[in-house]
Amino acid sequence: MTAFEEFGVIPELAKAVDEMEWLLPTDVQAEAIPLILGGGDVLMAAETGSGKTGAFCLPILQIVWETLRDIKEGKIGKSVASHSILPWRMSFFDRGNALAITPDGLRCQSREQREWHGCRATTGVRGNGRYYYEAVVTDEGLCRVGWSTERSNLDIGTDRFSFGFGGTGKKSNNKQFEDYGEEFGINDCIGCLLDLQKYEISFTKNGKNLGIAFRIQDQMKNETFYPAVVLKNAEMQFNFGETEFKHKIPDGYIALCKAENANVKTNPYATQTASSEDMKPKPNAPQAIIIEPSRELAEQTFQQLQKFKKHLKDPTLREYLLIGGQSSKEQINELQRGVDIIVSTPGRLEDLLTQGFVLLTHCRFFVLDEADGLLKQGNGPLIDRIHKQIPKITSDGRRLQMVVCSATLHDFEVKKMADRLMHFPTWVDLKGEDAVPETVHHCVVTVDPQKDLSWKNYRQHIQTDGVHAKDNVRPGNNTPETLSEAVKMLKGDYCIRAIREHKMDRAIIFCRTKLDCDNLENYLRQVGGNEFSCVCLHSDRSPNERKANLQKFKENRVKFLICTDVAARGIDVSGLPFMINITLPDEKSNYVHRIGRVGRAERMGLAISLVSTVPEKVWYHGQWCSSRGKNCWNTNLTEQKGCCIWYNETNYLAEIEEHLGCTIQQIETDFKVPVNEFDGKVVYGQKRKNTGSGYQDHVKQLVPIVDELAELESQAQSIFIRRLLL
Ligand SMILES: Nc1ncnc2c1ncn2[C@@H]1O[C@H](COP(=O)(O)OP(=O)(O)OP(=O)(O)O)[C@@H](O)[C@H]1O
Repeated sequence: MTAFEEFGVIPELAKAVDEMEWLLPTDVQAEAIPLILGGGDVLMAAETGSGKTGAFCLPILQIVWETLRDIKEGKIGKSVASHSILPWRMSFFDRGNALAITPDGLRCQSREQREWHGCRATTGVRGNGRYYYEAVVTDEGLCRVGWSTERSNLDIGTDRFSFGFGGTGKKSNNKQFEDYGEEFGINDCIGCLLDLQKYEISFTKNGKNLGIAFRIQDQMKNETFYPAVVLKNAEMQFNFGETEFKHKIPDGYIALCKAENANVKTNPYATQTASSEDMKPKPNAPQAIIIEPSRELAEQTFQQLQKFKKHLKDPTLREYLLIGGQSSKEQINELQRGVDIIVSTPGRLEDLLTQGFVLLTHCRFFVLDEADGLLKQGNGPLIDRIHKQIPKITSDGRRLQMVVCSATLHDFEVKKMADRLMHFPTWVDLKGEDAVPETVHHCVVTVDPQKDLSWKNYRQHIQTDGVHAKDNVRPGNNTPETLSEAVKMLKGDYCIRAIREHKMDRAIIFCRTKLDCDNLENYLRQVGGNEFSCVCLHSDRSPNERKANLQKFKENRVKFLICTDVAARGIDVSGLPFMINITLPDEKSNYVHRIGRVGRAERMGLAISLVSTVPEKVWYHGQWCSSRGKNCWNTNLTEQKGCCIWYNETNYLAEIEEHLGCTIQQIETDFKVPVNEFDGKVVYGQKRKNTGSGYQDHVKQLVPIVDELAELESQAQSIFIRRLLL
């Protein structure tokens, strides 16, 4: 058995994982996989590069594939067929949308805390019999149970047509709540009695008869009465008599399931969709939707799914990448051919949902990867809209599961969204607030144009962004504009110094704007040619170019990837040793994501940030900029309706340090990283020598601890035996 199988992963997936040389689950995988397999909603906050993608892809693939297999083998169809032969169940269809029912139809649960959600049985009785069923409270919460007619709403006891008995010791009909019997709660068994000879309804609690609760009015005597329940954050288990009751049936009553056929009626709302055909998803109705904030990330997650599913044969599981920048016609055709898991960017998904080309009827996993990033992009309302359209319980009675993850999940907006949409989520949060992996060495180099005057003598320098084109900038005048321009020139030079000092042959370089990326790309090519081979990744490049550039970098065909924050999150380049921040991000969580491109999968990485000591005047094209930056030369500040701001990196650095609770190490402009600082054994891009990560290393590391535990156990047992003998 592989380590992954021990966490509940099926052998087909475990084999694929093993072939990828993932011998042990990472911490976040070990926590999250069983939770997701167990049906829970999960908020996964773990540092960059810790394997979150696998933590949600593996269990989702497993459940989706097992469902497909059950459909194929007719198991799901069969359970529905038998459902119609055994009529006494709580109905999957005549119920509130936040109420879940187990596949056997005998346990109802609602985790909604603010509203009541109710459900009626598939079958009811009329005529002149006397009937009994039991309902046991199986979890804390509020519940009301009893009898309801077809004319009643699902909130029993709140209209004239239903009769309920609640845990607070009240009976209710037509919104009249009156004291009755006694309170009940977890583990109590409520017997519900319907006497259609005397037209009376009564209840028992743990076998004790609580007396007549209601007398049924004459005008309702021809109605059919169905078992019914309404729950608020509670759970109840039903027994209609197919298994032994907990308590003796009161004299003169019979179990509901023994009702004479002539007196039994099927609930018209319970059968409308209960055919095995409905259990089969339409081809364009996926079981899982994974939303990613960028095309690149969507593509990466999609590729990971493909690798994992390698040994999942028969039935074939179909994953589909649905991203912008591609022909929707082709996408629609592909969707019609059939899809089980969609990995998507938000905009294109919503487009196709609105037009009905993606159906959400069978969606049981809703995953938001890099959730804080998605919300910061303004996708909150879109996520709410999509979530609203997904049935909260699937046609086979399973509850929608939501998985939300990021390395920086501790964000107020994420918490608000989780409160709104998620169902008792479990936090998998191994290190608390945003943490930087131990494998990332991050440091800053200050760029001080008043101290380092080399910019005054540059013969060749990087093309700057043109913000100061109309300013009187020249060496010697020391105006804020001149110093700002000098910083931009110095940063180009420092980037080259960093590359040379660390003999970087692979690095990701972050710039603030697309223009800065283009300028740096030109500069590196100009200075180094092949020595500094590089490509750009930002939103002004065509989707095809973006894809090709990332691929070139991943395949080591170019040394440097120059990008905006579009690549800050999630992009996984195996064993990437170096990362340079030409400018710090103004959003502190993006610092964590950017530096997290290195130090992944236990490989060591070095992240260097250039931080200016003086303010830099930079482009800031807001909504007001009609050209959105293209050919815009409005260098006024935003407060004067312009497109520039003064960017104060020293402040941003302080904010980042406060957020991370540490002082980031400063190194000199020679870019030398003190070897003793990082134990001198580190080779960036490689695993640390002194830590084992394979299964065998892990076992070796555990041996002394297990020995000590065994010794302690034997001591404890000896003490126990000695005491026993005394
Ligand atoms: N159990 C494992 N054993 C070995 N390598 C693993 C394991 N799980 C994941 N990896 C590798 O670790 C790297 C990072 O994984 P992944 O991209 O899922 O990280 P992440 O937590 O999503 O990071 P980010 O927050 O940056 O998105 C990948 O290259 C992946 O192949």
